[in-house]
Amino acid sequence: MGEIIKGKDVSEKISNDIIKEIEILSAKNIIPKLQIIRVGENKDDISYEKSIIKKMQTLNLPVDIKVLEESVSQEIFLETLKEANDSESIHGILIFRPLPKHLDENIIKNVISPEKDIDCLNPLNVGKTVEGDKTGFAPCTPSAVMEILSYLDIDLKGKKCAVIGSSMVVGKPVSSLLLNQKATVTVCNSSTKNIQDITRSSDIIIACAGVPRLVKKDWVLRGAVVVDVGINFDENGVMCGDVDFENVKEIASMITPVPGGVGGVTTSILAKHTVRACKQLTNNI
Ligand SMILES: Nc1nc(=O)c2c([nH]1)NC[C@@H]1CN(c3ccc(C(=O)N[C@@H](CCC(=O)O)C(=O)O)cc3)C=[N+]21
Repeated sequence: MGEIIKGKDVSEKISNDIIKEIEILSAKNIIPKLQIIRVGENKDDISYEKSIIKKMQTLNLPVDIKVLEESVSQEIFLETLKEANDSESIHGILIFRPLPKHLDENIIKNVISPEKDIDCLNPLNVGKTVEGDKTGFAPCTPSAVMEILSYLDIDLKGKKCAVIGSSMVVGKPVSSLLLNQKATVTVCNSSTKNIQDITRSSDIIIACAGVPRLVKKDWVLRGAVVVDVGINFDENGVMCGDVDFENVKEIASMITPVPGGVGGVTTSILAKHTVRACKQLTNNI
């Protein structure tokens, strides 16, 4: 059976560094602060929000949450966002996605201040992620995947990676981050033919398709590393990932569970990004 990688162990390491940085800043009377903007009552958003509140409490990092009605107008949404952009006490802004259809993300992504955009909504940060420019912010979930691989001491150079899913939130950015570490990356989407042939010859599988238990045992090379980014609820309402965990864990050398895997690391990265945004904005780098 493969080793089950607990997100908690990875998070602890990140948290220790963050606590020290927050102490240094608070000695200068600087308090890093996160602004969350949530529209409506989406289950995924609320699950993330709860994890964030819990994590930030342990780190002593204040969070302000603005909840807007599902029917909020574009005008009111932009007003709320600009307030956060202009606020001196706010250093990081997280807008939960996806947004309701009537809100125009193409406008919103260009309004959020790139310096405060700690989850990579603004095209400037998307570009910096592709370039590997460390002054930008890659999205938190793909960054969490990289943090886990680094914690496991995996040298990505020359490794074959299969990324299952090509969203702007996970698949595309994680592919860039892997490529920047000289991995050989194949990005799959729902039109990919013979996906098993690709995954079965991969050293590392990143599952981020949003399909419950999509990745089966016979998709996986014996000894592969499997990182499960999926957050789904199955037909019985049970939280599960994109990997058929119970069976795949018999084949993989290392595997992350859901819950208890990538999700918890994502919230730590969110804190890490907020602290870095604060340092960059206040010239404390
Ligand atoms: N701009 C944006 N970025 C996101 O990263 C984003 C988003 N919008 N919208 C919502 C989804 C959902 N999401 C989660 C992340 C961690 C947990 C998490 O920590 N889950 C715990 C379990 C929580 C529980 O048991 O309820 C775990 O996996 O161990 C959950 C959900 C990020 N999302």
